[in-house]
Amino acid sequence: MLKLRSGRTLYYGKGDVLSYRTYAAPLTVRSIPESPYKGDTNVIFAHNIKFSVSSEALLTSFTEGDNKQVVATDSMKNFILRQTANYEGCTTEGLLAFISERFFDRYPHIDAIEISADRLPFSSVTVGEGGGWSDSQLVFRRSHNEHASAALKWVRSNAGIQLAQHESSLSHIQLIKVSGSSFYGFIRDEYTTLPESYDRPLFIFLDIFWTYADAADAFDSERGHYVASEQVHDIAHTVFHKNNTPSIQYLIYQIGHRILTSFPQLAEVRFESNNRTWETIVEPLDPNSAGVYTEPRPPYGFQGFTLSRDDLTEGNEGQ
Ligand SMILES: O=c1[nH]c(=O)c2[nH]c(=O)[nH]c2[nH]1
Repeated sequence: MLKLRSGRTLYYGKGDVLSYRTYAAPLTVRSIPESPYKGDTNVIFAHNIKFSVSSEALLTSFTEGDNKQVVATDSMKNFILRQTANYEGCTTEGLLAFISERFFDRYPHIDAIEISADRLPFSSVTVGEGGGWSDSQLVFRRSHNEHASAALKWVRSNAGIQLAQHESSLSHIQLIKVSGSSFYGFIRDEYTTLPESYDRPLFIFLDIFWTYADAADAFDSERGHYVASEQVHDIAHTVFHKNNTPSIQYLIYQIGHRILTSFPQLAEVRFESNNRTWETIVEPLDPNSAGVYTEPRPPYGFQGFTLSRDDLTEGNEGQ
């Protein structure tokens, strides 16, 4: 969280600012072999935004109840919503950078801003027209599948306003692979009750985070290096589909390796995964025959891993 030069932590802001912008600029991305995704019309460009500020000038608002330098969080909400109309770009990261820049301009006593947003995904519905099928550009359905997010931290210093931290992400991916995953060879001792599995129905929850070498590539898609979350999930789908995996640990490493290989503009990719492997009730006799499974019981295992470009050097090849 936001810390002052004095080392004190002090911040306030507004969360759950729901912003449904229509007709943002369309996004076009360079395509990659793992994904048919080419871009987004951005007819609906909707976000749930969280915004907070910090400043030495705000200290007395906490210690003395002095509101002279306080921008009401209600005004912050209005600022975010109204400035969203003025944004001419087409990426979540760009929108957050735009709002931050405008806020620093308007309120020069603010030293630091932390801003993040979850994209609220809407996908166009398919409609029959003129004897064929097309994507409606008027009717959209709210999706409750995975969603993209971004988070930025800015600090004002004598040198100007600097980006202190940035991360883009895709959260709440839930994927099941019904066959082609195993987990065996782990330590067997007096605490082991889990049987070895040579073909398990692997259900994973997955969050993927990525950082650009130059954040300008996230803010401005015209530079030609924007990484769309749709491309990231298509890489995850492809790697999960193609590879037989001995563990979630190795699966996320392979996904990360492929993401960094496909996108040289990224410095780092990070994972948080959760094991929700279905519990087997009726074992299938062979991979394509009937099996019956049920929800696993808690507690659930999890994994975390960060890959940087050093992981792509010789000897670290993924598959
Ligand atoms: O992919 C897995 N990794 C583990 O470390 C683990 N541990 C466990 O009980 N099941 C699994 N699965």
